[in-house]
Amino acid sequence: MHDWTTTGTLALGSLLVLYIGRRALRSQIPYPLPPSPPGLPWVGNVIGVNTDAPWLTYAEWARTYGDLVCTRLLGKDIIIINSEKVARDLLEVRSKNYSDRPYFITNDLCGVDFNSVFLPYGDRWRLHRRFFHQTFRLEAVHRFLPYQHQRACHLLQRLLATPENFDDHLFEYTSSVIMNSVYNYDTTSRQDDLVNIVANVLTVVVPALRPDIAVIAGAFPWLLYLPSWLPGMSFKKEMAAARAYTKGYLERPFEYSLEKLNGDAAPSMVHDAMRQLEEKSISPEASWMQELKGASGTAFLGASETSNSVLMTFFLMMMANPAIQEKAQAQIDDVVGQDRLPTIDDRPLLPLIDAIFRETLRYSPVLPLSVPHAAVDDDVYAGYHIPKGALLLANLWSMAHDESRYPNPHAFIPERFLNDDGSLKPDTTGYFTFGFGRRMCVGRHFADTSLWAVIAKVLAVFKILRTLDEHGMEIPVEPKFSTGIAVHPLPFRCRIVPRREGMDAEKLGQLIAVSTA
Ligand code: HEM
Repeated sequence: MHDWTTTGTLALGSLLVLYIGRRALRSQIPYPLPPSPPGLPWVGNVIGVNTDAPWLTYAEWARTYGDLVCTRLLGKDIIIINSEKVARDLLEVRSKNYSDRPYFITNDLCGVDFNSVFLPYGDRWRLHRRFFHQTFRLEAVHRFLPYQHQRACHLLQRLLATPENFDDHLFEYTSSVIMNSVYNYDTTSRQDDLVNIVANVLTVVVPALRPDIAVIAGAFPWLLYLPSWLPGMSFKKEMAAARAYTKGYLERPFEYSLEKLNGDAAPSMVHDAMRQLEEKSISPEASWMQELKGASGTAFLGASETSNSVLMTFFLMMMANPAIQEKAQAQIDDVVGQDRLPTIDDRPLLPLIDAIFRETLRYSPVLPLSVPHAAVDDDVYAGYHIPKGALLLANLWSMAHDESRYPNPHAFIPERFLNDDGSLKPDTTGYFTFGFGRRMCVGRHFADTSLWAVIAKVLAVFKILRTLDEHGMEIPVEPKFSTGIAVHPLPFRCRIVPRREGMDAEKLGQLIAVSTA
């Protein structure tokens, strides 16, 4: 029988030696670590951290310790960045040193080692980034505007027919625009076979990627050799199921897109990459194809939950703030009229719509702590030592709720982004909520146009209202959000009713018919 006591003692012993060794090495660097709240040696400053929403604790720490705070978790140095300036100084100006990602063994165990988001800084990551850049850079995303328009119009029809299922309809929209731009796949409905395969990754694989297990297994890798029937080890079964699932998730849509490849195929990430090789008369190598498949599989993971969260937050905020909604609708009526739908060409004349979009991103950043970066080498910044291998967390939530920049930060006030004459102020919220430096979100331009299309069109056609109680009185709104790495509003209900009297499927069809992308 295995002697767990011996194993545990050996593991703790080796960690102690590592800890003492690292401290000795560190003492050779004549700069202190950034300030840190009191904590236990090696275990770190876990006590008192809000585990559901750690960004709130980190924002509190910033008040006492400043914009750069060091914490430690099971021997791992974690540097929290609480201001946009420090984030830019480190993650952008010194991006060569801070564009790595920490290694999480759970990504391998769940079969998502293809995920571009967590690739280490190196050639594989560069290739993935090239695939994304080719298709989703600012100058290329306009190719997807017609499809985004078509799907946003389809969303309006869905909202008119079954408004109570608005969350499903939004999911169908965000899934279809990303699947089209990656695989040239035209979804038929939420029940669509391929959409189902792809969408189930969010219920089978994403929950298995447990950050708590990633941290514990990173510190005690031998735990992974324990059998899954032991109490607390059932995550191994969930990870095995996730691993089995990702195979189909990667293969099926990719095969579909390869079958559809021909000279006049619509633009898509797979098509763009294959065409580039064709133009250079190079035949793709198996490893290259594997990376293209991985980058394509990443796109849905990167786009779906994030875009969906923004749209759900938008609906929630419109229901909670009817006066803002009416003001935006009045601007649309002034600029666009009521005989057609707003299009991207109207955007410069609709600053309030952009202000609402920015305030939605600011009010609840989808990834409050972004995605961790990692330091390639030791560095010194503002007199502090940032150790090699440290994990850097950009606290986007803290930046978005900086009172000196956004007074009354917990209120939804789109006007904060407008000058007195109603024009848009220069501001970087729409920038920093997508991260920093070389690892900044590659889908931000695509997200920008695809989400704007929905916000503008929905406001043009519908009122988003509070639900009523049994006496016909409006039920007050209490915005509540999930916890976790990606944050979204908790399920809520609202009433979605057409703004115009007598708007039915036929009239909406006519309105769509006269509107162009
Ligand atoms: C509102 C929607 C979105 C938000 C808020 C968002 C946010 C972010 C953030 C904060 C990061 C981490 C940046 C960093 O490490 O500094 C990121 C990375 C990434 N995003 Fe997005 N994203 C969105 C939409 C998308 C879309 C539509 C795609 C795909 C087309 C996408 C693909 C990616 C990828 C591949 C990365 C990893 C980049 C790398 O590590 O090099 N995202 N995103």
